[in-house]
Amino acid sequence: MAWRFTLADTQTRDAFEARLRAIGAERYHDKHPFHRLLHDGHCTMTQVRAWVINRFYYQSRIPLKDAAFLSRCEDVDLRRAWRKRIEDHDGGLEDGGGIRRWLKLAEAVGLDPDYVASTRGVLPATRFACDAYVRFVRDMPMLDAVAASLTELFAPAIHRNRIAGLLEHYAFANEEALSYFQRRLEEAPQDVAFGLRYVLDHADTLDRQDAAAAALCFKTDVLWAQLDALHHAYVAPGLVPPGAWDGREGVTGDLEQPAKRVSA
Ligand SMILES: O=C(O)c1cc(C(=O)O)c2c(n1)C(=O)C(=O)c1cc(C(=O)O)[nH]c1-2
Repeated sequence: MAWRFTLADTQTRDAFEARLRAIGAERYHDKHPFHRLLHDGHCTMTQVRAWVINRFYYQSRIPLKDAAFLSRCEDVDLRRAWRKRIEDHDGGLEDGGGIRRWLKLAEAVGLDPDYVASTRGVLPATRFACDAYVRFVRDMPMLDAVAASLTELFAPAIHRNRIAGLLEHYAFANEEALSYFQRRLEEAPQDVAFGLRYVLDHADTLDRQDAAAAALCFKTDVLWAQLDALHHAYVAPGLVPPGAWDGREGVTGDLEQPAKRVSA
């Protein structure tokens, strides 16, 4: 009667997928107040720049976590599928990839890209959260590592909202500045379709399903904690931790540049 035990204790594939999607509906960082401010045009340029500086750190850790994943992956088919993620972010010498596109955004908001790339001034909590993600992927079972990447199921919607919101509300926003997000709209669905299939195939016991769901929750925490830190330092109460960006270093554009488009 072992099959009975399995059926009773493991969610069906569809129910398990619905459980994963419900985690995003409840916990994804599109619901964070900082994102609402940003996308609705209520951020000052200092707040936009703080987001660009801190979020660069997340971007810069993504290829490191994918390299950590590959370094422990014995399956050649999985490695072949996964290595695209590093190529997407690093790109080739000529054209670069996502990291170079993020630095285009940095320039557009009036920041020296070398300052942003130096990662000086990144909030301590941003660093802790992103480094925790790299360690998680390095140390946890492969299933958990893949499941953690499934926040990308929810990313295309936030990227679309961001493109529309920034274009509508901010003078700096144009096609080149936002090319990072435009490109992610093509890249992320391929990654996440592969990742979701892998997780649904490999989470074949209730324990594994629970572990995969916990990994996805962990990742939503990694994202949420970064925005909490940003909000605390640069929105309210406005307590910038020692050593973090002071609102001036690396600024090349007009300090007073209005965040909002001035209507004619
Ligand atoms: O703008 C966003 O809200 C957002 C979220 C996420 C995410 O959900 O982790 C990623 C990205 N963007 C992104 O651009 C990206 O390359 C990316 C890679 C990964 C990952 O876990 O492997 N997440 C994300």
